[in-house]
Amino acid sequence: MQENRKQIFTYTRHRQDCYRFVGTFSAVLLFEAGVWIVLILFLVSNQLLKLMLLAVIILLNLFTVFGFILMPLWTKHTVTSAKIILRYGYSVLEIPHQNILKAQPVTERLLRPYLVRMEYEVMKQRLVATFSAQKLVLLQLDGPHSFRVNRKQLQARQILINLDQPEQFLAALDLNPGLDLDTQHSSAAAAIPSVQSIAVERERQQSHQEQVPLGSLAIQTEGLSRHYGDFAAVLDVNLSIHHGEVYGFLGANGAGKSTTIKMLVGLVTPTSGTVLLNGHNLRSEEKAAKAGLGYVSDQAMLYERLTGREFLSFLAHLHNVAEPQAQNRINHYLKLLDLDAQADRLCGSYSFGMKRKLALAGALLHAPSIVILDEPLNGLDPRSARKLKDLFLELAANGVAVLLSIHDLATAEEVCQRVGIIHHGQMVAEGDVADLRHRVDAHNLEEVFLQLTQEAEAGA
Ligand SMILES: Nc1ncnc2c1ncn2[C@@H]1O[C@H](COP(=O)(O)OP(=O)(O)OP(=O)(O)O)[C@@H](O)[C@H]1O
Repeated sequence: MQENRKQIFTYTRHRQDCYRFVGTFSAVLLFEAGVWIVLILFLVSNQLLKLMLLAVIILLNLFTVFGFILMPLWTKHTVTSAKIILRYGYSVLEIPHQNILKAQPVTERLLRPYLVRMEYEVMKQRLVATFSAQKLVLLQLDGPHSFRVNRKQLQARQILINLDQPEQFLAALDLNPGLDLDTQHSSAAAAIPSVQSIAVERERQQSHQEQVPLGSLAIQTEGLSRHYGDFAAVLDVNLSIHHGEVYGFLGANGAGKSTTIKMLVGLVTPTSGTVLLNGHNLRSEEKAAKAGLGYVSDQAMLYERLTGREFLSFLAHLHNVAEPQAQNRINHYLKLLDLDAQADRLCGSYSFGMKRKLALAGALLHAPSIVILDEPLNGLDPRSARKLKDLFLELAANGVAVLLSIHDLATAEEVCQRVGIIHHGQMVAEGDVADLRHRVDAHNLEEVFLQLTQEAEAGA
């Protein structure tokens, strides 16, 4: 990569359209200013006050036209060797290359093409910085990132921009080795973790009920690694998880569990290594690999303005689950997870635990054959935790591969057939809980965990 590289990209193609909009808006403003001026001239007798009011009116209008409405015309995006600097109007966003998962040209009908400032779409966690529906490029980030826009701190996973030369822009980003410039339409898939497989599901129609034999390989990774700069968050992880087992992924805070899981579901691009889901390579056969996947992140994302039932119906519809079956499953999970009494309340009013249970129900509606859950029992009351543990065992008994990242070792010991312990990004042990206990002569999983991580620490 060249040092101090700097390429500038603009958007000028559809300024004519924007000028038309600005012209109309300015005419309205001028008319409004004229009315005020006439009123001031006739109604205010004090000369000094008259002059001051006129000055205020004129300055306000000039500021609105030149400082606000015309600002988006100065769109300028700069790609340096380390980051992208997006400028749209007053807003400037800086995004390091490693935080960009995908960049792709997209076509879509924008609700409000001529924006005067960056807009935030809550449902998609998307920032829209466009003044035309032409030449759109969607940047998909590797998770929610915080940006200060319009004096607010917003969490965005996607950014939509206009560019005169999207191909050159994508080529400039391509210099980053970790970047995935997949031009297939898959960006929406990762927009919200709990519904991350939706876009591919929709295209796949009903075929997701792929039959998988009990004991066959569900998740397989080889040499899976993710670096952030020089730091190895995950290093050379090899996993083999089978249909019909509950697998516990254990590790201290910052050990690399979430990063590994995000790589397994396609939300973070590995620096190296491969992921196979149901035998399909996640990178080269993304749709097939994600087809049977259900995932809930450690921070359940819901559409807060939908009721619980509407949210589940919406997901079932996106997954193309046939209507009577969808309603049956929705009712089943609402009841199972003690959410039926609150099903018609807005998700935004749900407690943390209720949101997590609803996100889990959403991830199970399309009957996935692989279920990946990041810390699923966090924040749940004992009764709900019990129900979920039973549910995991039932899913496994029905041939589903269940991967849980989990901190509570007693729970891991209770529900997981096998566990993997990750420490500073590397797997330090993996196997049957009884075997691991026997291997280090420990009484329980807690002792196994403490002993093995201590040994790894000492050997580091
Ligand atoms: N986007 C990022 N940029 C830089 N470092 C990161 C990024 N994401 C994760 N890391 C680092 O990678 C390491 C592993 O993080 P990860 O979130 O996978 O840990 P974890 O095992 O899930 O921890 P916890 O149990 O606390 O959730 C941490 O040191 C974290 O700071």
